[in-house]
Amino acid sequence: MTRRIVVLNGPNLNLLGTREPHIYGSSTLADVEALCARAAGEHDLQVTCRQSNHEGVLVDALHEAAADEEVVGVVLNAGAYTHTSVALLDAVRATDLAVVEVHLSNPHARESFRHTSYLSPVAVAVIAGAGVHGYRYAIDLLATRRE
Ligand SMILES: O=C(O)[C@@H]1C=C(O)[C@@H](O)[C@H](O)C1
Repeated sequence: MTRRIVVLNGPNLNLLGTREPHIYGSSTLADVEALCARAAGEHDLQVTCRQSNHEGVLVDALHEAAADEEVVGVVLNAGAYTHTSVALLDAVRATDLAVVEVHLSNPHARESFRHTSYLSPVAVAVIAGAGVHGYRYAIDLLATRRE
């Protein structure tokens, strides 16, 4: 069985590299996904990366990850849906997925509406403000944690 980590990126993260680089950095989504593949490979894990601007697609991706016994966990940067999505919260709750919430920026140092995360209560960990390194930290955590 080839164990996998699923990396899900939400809305506007397809624009990484040109989207407010002073906040989100200059790495592109492709750079982030390549970093994730390298990090997973160091643990002999495969990685499946998906990005969507659509909440329901992200919900479906969580369901699919939960149904796949090869998936050891999910790295989720839900973007703005972090702050609004009961649907994503319910999807994580409805599964036994190990989800690590990741944010490139530190939402708590930004506008107040970003200080609330619907996902943090159901995440095994939250990594914010570490830029692209947060994705590696999340993968290292999921790869080494014991149930
Ligand atoms: O820092 C990040 O990766 C998160 C990404 C987004 O798109 C924002 O809506 C979040 O508020 C923060």
